[in-house]
Amino acid sequence: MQQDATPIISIHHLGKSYDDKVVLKDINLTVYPGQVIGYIGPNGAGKSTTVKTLIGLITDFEGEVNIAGMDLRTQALDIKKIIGYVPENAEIYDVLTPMEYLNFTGLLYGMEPATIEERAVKMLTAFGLHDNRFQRMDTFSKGMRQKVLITAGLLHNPQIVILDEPLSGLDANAVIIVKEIMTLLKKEGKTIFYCSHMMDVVEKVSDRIVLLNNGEIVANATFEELKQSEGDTLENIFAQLTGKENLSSMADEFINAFKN
Ligand SMILES: Nc1ncnc2c1ncn2[C@@H]1O[C@H](COP(=O)(O)OP(=O)(O)OP(=O)(O)O)[C@@H](O)[C@H]1O
Repeated sequence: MQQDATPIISIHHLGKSYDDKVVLKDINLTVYPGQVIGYIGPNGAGKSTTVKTLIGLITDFEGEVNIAGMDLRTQALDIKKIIGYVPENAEIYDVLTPMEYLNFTGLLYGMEPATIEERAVKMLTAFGLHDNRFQRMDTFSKGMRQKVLITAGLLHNPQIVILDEPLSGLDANAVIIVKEIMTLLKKEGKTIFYCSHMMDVVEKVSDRIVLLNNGEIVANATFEELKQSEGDTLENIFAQLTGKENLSSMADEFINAFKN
C-alpha cells in the first residue's frame, strides 16, 4: 500500500537496552501515511519500549528514527506535536475533573481554550461521559479513566496516533466505539500505530501486522499474507511464530499446581 509515498515513520536499526538487558534488537520498520500498523507480541517482547521511543520518552536508543521527515534525536518536540499517544496505564491527575484534565492537556499542545472546550464536550459525550465531565476522576472506574485518556490523546487531532493497548478496561460498547473511531481516523488519512493483545481487533483494523518476539521483528506482513504462510487465525499465527504452540499443556501445568 502506498509504497511510492514518502514514509511517515522510518525506523532503522533501532536498539534499546536497560542496563545490560537487550530489549530491542535491530528493529527496521517503514510506515506509510494512512496505514494502520498492528504491533503485536508476547508480554515483555518490547512493544511499549518501541512506542516510548517513538513518542520521545526514551532517548538513549541506538539507530535512527525519522518521523514525518524529522529526526527523533534532534526534533523530538516538533514530532510530539503531531503525535497523539494513548497509554495503557497512565497516572491520570485524578483530583481533576475530565474537563480540567483535558483543558490542561489541550493547553500543553497550544490549543485555543474554546476549541478544547468544544471538542472535549463532544468527545466525552460520545463516550457517555457528558454527565461526569465536572466530577473528580478519583471516583472513576478504569474504563471511565481510559475513555478520558483516549480523549486526551486525540484532542489535538494528531497526524499520527499511537495506541498502546487502548481497549484495556473498556466495556463491549466502548470497544466498538473505539474500533469505529480507528476506522474513521484511518479514513481521514491518519497513521495509526496500534499495540494490542486483542488479536480479533488487530486482525480487523490493521493494514499490516508487525509481530515482535524477544525484541526482534519476526513477521511484517498483511493478515492475508500471514494466513497463507503461517495459519488461519491471528491467534494461531501468533502462537506459531512466538514458539508457543502447546498453550493447552501450559494451562494443564498451571492447574496441576493444585494437585499433589
Ligand atoms: N524501565 C525499565 N527498566 C528495566 N527493564 C524494563 C523497563 N521497562 C521495560 N523493561 C523490560 O523490557 C522488556 C520489554 O518490556 P515492554 O514493556 O516493552 O514489553 P511489552 O511488549 O510492551 O510487554 P506487555 O505486553 O507485557 O506490555 C521487559 O523484559 C521488561 O521487563
